[in-house]
Amino acid sequence: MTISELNVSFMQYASRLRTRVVTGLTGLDLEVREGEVLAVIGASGSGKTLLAQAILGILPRNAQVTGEIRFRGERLTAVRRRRSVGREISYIPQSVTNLDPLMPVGKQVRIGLDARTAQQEQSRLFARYGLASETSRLYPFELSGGMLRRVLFATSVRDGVRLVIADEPTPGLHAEAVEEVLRHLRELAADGVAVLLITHDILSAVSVAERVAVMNGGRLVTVEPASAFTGEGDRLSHPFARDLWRALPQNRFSVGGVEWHW
Ligand SMILES: Nc1ncnc2c1ncn2[C@@H]1O[C@H](COP(=O)(O)OP(=O)(O)OP(=O)(O)O)[C@@H](O)[C@H]1O
Ligand code: NI
Repeated sequence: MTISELNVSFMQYASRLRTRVVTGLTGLDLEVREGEVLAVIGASGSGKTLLAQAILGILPRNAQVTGEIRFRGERLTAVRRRRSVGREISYIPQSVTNLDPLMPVGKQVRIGLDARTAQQEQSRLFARYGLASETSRLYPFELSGGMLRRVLFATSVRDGVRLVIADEPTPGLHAEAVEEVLRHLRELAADGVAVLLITHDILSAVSVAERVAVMNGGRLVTVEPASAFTGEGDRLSHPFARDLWRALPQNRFSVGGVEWHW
């Protein structure tokens, strides 16, 4: 998927007679290649979720978009999106509240599947994401955070998927469950899927991605190879990325300039 010159702005009513334009994303160019995990990091409000929403065509109603998004050689138009989202393009939302609290999880995984093969496909997905078959009958409130995350994967990732967008899939999970989510994303990439991982967690980003895109104030500041986030960050090409890296508590460097909200 290739994004060129993507701009998102919002019309807001400043008063009864005046509107003003609030900028969301500015001049964003980005490519996510098949077979790679590309992580997008940046402080709260830097535009990460807007990027995901723009690709998926689910921006807030007051948003105005310009620019071009191409997916597998074709322009990602509204028509193409209707065909692709939920099939070739899958979205793993940030919140498990996207699951229906009143429906057993197995039934939720079968939504959108061909009725004749749904049961079989569900078994395959449950096996892939390490869910016991008994789990099928349970309701979301009966599952742990890590299990819910696996169910979200099973409901989002379908056969034939080419692009996966995961928006903050790990907050609130303990270390082992985080590892598991990252491992699933890596496996998808190994299967040739393009994976876009949005996260606050720079260490997760660096551990799972080939490349790390750094956003600030609605702009893409730099795209760095994950391997450059090492030592004192001398291999990072952009000073903003270097400052972020050095500001991590683990790295114990004192820096000025960048304020990083976790
Ligand atoms: N409907 C809207 N109207 C006006 N501004 C909006 C709207 N939706 C988002 N914004 C603004 O766009 C900016 C980027 O928001 P976005 O949700 O992409 O941030 P983010 O990087 O995902 O942050 P977080 O890490 O907290 O999820 C924010 O400043 C936000 O206030
Ligand atoms: Ni967000």
